[in-house]
Amino acid sequence: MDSTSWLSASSFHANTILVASTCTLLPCLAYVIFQRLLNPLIRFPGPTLAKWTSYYMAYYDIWKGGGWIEQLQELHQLYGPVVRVGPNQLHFNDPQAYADIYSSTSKFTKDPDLYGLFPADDSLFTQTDPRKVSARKPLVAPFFSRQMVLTLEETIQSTVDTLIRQLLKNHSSSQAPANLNLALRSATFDIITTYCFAKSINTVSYPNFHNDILVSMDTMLPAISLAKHFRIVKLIILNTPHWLTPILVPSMKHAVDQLKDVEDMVERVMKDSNSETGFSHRTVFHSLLDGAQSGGYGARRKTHAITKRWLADEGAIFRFAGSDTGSSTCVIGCRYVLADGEVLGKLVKELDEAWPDKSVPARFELLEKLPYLTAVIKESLRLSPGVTSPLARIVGAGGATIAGHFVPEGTSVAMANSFVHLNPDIFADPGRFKPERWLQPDSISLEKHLVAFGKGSRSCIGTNLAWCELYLIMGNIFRKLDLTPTTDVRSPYRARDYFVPLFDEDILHHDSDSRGAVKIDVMAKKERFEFVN
Ligand code: HEM
Repeated sequence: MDSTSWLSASSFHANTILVASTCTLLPCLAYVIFQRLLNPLIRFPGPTLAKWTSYYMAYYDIWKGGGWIEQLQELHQLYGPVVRVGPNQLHFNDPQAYADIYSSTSKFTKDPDLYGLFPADDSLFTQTDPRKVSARKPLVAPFFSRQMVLTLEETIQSTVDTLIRQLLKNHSSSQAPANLNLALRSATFDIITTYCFAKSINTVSYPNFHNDILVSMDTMLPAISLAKHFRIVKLIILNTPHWLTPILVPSMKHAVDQLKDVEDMVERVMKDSNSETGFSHRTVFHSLLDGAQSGGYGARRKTHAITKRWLADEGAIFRFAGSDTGSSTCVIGCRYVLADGEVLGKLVKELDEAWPDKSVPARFELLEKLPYLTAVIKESLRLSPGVTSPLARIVGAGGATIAGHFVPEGTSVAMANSFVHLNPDIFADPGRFKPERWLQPDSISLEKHLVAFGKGSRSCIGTNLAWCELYLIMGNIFRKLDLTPTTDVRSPYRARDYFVPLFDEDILHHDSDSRGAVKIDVMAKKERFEFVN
């Protein structure tokens, strides 16, 4: 190479390097300037790293195994009631902020960065577009109305009966103690499956309540945190053929079978929505199609097509949203009731008196009138993390004032339910399980702060079903069984935040189970008025 061509080659390389570095550095510089000088969130305090990258949160979600909610508590202690927890995210710890963010008139929408992680893009739960939500909700809601719950109450009762029978048959004090957590998870899983799909998998009848479907669901939960920060995980989940997943991750086999089962059901119902052959009652899919075909949905609003994907996504979400949320409420409730002899005594007395003949099922409508049972359930909802994660919303056009702070349009804002439930200004001595707090003359003022089901236009659609199952499960357990804990029910417990809770096994003191347990010995309750010759 002569010297002229060498010079021109080297200056070409220098130019290329210059252009490449400029192309890389300029956007970085622009990002730095924006974050340091122009980002309107700059005035909100928070950890430096969180202002720069959402991987700050990822560290706690993934590396600290569902530890984000715990970190949020520390952050609020350090920085006060509003913390900038990400480049575009604020988290609040102020009851007024909760009211502002989740009010029914709020124009905030669900944050796609959070809800986009669920591999069910077509469900109501994951919808962020308000037009689609208002078209979809009237189709989903009737199946979970109070009237429908009362109509299908027997299907819930029959699972509760099986739960009680299994506990009595296999876990009396001479037998192995029951894992109450697994028992209740199986029950709520069966209830939602039978209620929605009119067929039971009967996991509650499995020996020791051990079944691979629940184990499979546990395997999936940490993937929620991964998918939240790395969308590729969701793409992999969605695009891996059903037959390949169990080969790659054997413990996922049963979760995949469940998804396939829902898809098969959808296909059958779509082929003939008038036929109920093979189902014990009309399923949620029949109900959705009835609504859609009567013109209330796509036909009128033309927002969305009636597809197999839509129905399958709704089905998958109902099962996810409607099982562990209820069981964690019951398991935490049972734990606290068993830990306090006075609470247990009052609850049992009320149930014995209101329901003298326990061989005849007590209806939901009777149980919901019992003040102490109701107070126990409210306290269980307050202290149990049914949904643990902060439910992120995007501030609408023009920005908004949240708890006195102006927050610009497009900001992601949230306040996790537990920050309301554990606020000492609302609930005195908030860590204590005290049903009596709901029975005072001024208790009505507390009701608006019970936010376990969320608030506003995107609050829980399964609330009626949830209340019914909570009454039937808690009522039947404490009316029919004498439970003796064989583990320390007063010890603290940790719930990892994977949107829904995953109880930490060590803290609940158990040995070999996959998830936290309250181990109990079970006895049939002796009748107080039993006459013995
Ligand atoms: C104790 C039990 C339950 C608790 C604590 C609970 C809690 C919640 C909460 C906090 C939300 C709001 C989530 C958000 O903003 O992203 C929610 C939404 C939802 N829940 Fe529940 N839930 C329970 C039971 C159920 C049941 C039994 C179903 C029945 C299928 C259900 C179905 C749903 C659905 C579909 C949504 C989404 C609603 C929407 O996006 O508009 N939940 N639930």
